[in-house]
Amino acid sequence: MVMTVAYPKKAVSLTEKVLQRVYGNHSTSSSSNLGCSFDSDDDNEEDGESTVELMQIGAERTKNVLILMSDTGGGHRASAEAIRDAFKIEFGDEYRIFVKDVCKEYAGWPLNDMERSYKFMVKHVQLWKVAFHSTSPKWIHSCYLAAMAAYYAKEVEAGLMEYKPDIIISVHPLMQHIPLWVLKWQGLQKKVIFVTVITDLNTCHPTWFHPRVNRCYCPSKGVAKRASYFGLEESQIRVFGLPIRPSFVRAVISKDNLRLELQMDPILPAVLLMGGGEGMGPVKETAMALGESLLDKETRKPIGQLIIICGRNRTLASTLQSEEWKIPVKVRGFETQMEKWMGACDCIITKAGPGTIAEALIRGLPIILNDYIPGQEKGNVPYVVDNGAGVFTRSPKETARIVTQWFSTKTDELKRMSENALKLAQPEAVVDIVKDIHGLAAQRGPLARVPYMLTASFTSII
Ligand SMILES: CCCCCCCC/C=C\CCCCCCCC(=O)OC[C@H](CO)OC(=O)CCCCCCCCCCCCCCC
Ligand SMILES: O=c1ccn([C@@H]2O[C@H](COP(=O)(O)OP(=O)(O)O[C@H]3O[C@H](CO)[C@H](O)[C@H](O)[C@H]3O)[C@@H](O)[C@H]2O)c(=O)[nH]1
Repeated sequence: MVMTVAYPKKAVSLTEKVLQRVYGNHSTSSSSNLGCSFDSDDDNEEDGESTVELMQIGAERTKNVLILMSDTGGGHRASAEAIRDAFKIEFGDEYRIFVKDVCKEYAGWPLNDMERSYKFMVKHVQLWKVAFHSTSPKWIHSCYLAAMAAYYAKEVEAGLMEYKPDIIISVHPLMQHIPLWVLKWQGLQKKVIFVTVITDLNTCHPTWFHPRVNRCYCPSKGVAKRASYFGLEESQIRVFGLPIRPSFVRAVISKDNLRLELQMDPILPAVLLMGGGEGMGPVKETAMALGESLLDKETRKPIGQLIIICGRNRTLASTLQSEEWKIPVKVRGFETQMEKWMGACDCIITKAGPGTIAEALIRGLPIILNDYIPGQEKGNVPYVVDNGAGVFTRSPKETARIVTQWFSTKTDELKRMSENALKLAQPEAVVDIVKDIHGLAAQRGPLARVPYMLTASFTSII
C-alpha cells in the first residue's frame, strides 16, 4: 500500500521531513519545479531535488494539471492551450500544466490514430454523419468505449500516472469515460478533480456528458440544457463560454498597425477566408469567386482585399499561391497568431468551426458560414445566424456577392452584424473557467501527492 502524507502550509517539523523521506515524495515531488513549466516531458523531475525540496517543504506545492486533448481538427488543441495560458497568467507557478493526447501516446489502434480517422471521415462526410449519429445512443457509445478500455485502459492508466495529475481537464468528447474509469479503478475519484470543458457550441455529441465529473463547462445555454438532459446536476454545470486564447483579449492592437505589420493594404476593406485548422470546406472556389467580384467592373480597381489562411492544408496553399490575382491577396499556411489576422480584417468566411466562430465574435467580425461538419457543427449555424452575427450559404458565388455588397452598398449591414458579434462574444470565458477550477482545488484543501500505482485488471470496474 502506498501512503500519502499531507503537509501543512507553513512550519514543518523534522519528524514530518523524515516521514516524507520514508514515504517517498508523494506530497512534494513537484516541489523541484519552482517555475511553471509547460508540456514538460522531464523525466528527471524527481532527481537532485533534495535541497530545493527542503526549502520547499511547507510551501503549498505546485499542482499538476493534465489537459486531455486530441488533434482531431484544430479546435481541441486551441482550447487546451487557451486554458494552459490562462492558468499561467492567473496563477503563475501554482499550477504545472501538461497538454497531452494520452491516447495517441500510450494506447494502440484505433485510439492512437484518431486524427487520421477523423480527417478521413470528414472528407467522406456521410461516413462521419453515420458515425456521429449511430454512436449517440448511450448503450452504443458505452459499449464501444468499454471495449476500447478493455484493450487499452492499462496503457491510458500509465499515461495518466506519468503526469501525476491533481486535476484532469478533458477538452475532447472521447476523453471522459476511460480516464474516469481509470480513476475509479485507482480509487482516486475523490482525490483527483476531473472536469470537462466542452468545445462545441451547440449540437455536441452525448459522450461529452459524464455524470461523474466535478464540473462540466458548457459554452452556451443550449449545451447546458443538453448536459441536464443527459443527467448532470445543476451543481456540476457552469456556462462561461468557449475558452479562447487569452492573446485574443489582451493587448488589442489597432487595425492600422496590424495591417502595417502584416503588410496588408492600409485602406481597402479586408475579408478573411479560412476552413478550420485543416483548411476544409469550399475555400478554393470561394477565393476564385471573390477574386472576380471584388474587382470593380468599370474602373478595374479592387474594392477589397483577400486573406486566405489554409491551415495545415498545404495542397490548397500551393494551388492558391500559384494563381494570378487581380486584387490584393495573401495566401498563408498554418498561422499561429490568428488574433492578428482577424484583427486586421473586416469580416470572415469559414466553415462552422466553434473555435473560429468564437474568435471571430471576439474580434467583432461578421461571419459568412460556408459549410459545416454534420453532427457537432450543425448547431453552430443557427447559433450565428439567429443571433444576427452572420449568414449561411454554401454557394461560393453567393458568398462573394454578399462580401462585395458589405464592402460597397451594404456597409450598414456589416456594421450591425459586427455589433451583434461583439454582443455574443465571451472573451472572459477562459479566465472564468480556470478561476472556477482553482476554486474547486481550494475546496479540496492542500492536495497531497496522489498515490498513483498500477492496479489490477480492468474487469474489476465493469
Ligand atoms: C451500430 C452502429 C455502427 C456504426 C459504426 C460507427 C463507427 C464508429 C467509429 C468511430 C466512432 C466515431 C465517434 C463519434 C463520436 C465523436 C464525437 C465528436 O463530437 O467528435 C468530434 C471530434 C472532432 O473534434 O471528433 C473525434 O473525436 C474524432 C473521433 C474519431 C474516431 C476514430 C475512431 C476511433 C475509435 C474509437 C472508438 C470509440 C468509440 C466511441 C463512440 C462514441
Ligand atoms: O492557421 C490556422 C488555422 C486555424 N487555427 C485555429 O484552429 C482552430 C480551429 O478550430 P475550429 O473549432 O474552428 O475547427 P476545427 O475543425 O479545426 O476543430 C475541430 O474541433 C472542434 C472542437 O473544438 C469541433 O469539434 C470541430 O468540429 C472539429 O473539426 C481555431 O482556434 C483557429 O484559430 C490556427 O490557429 N491557425
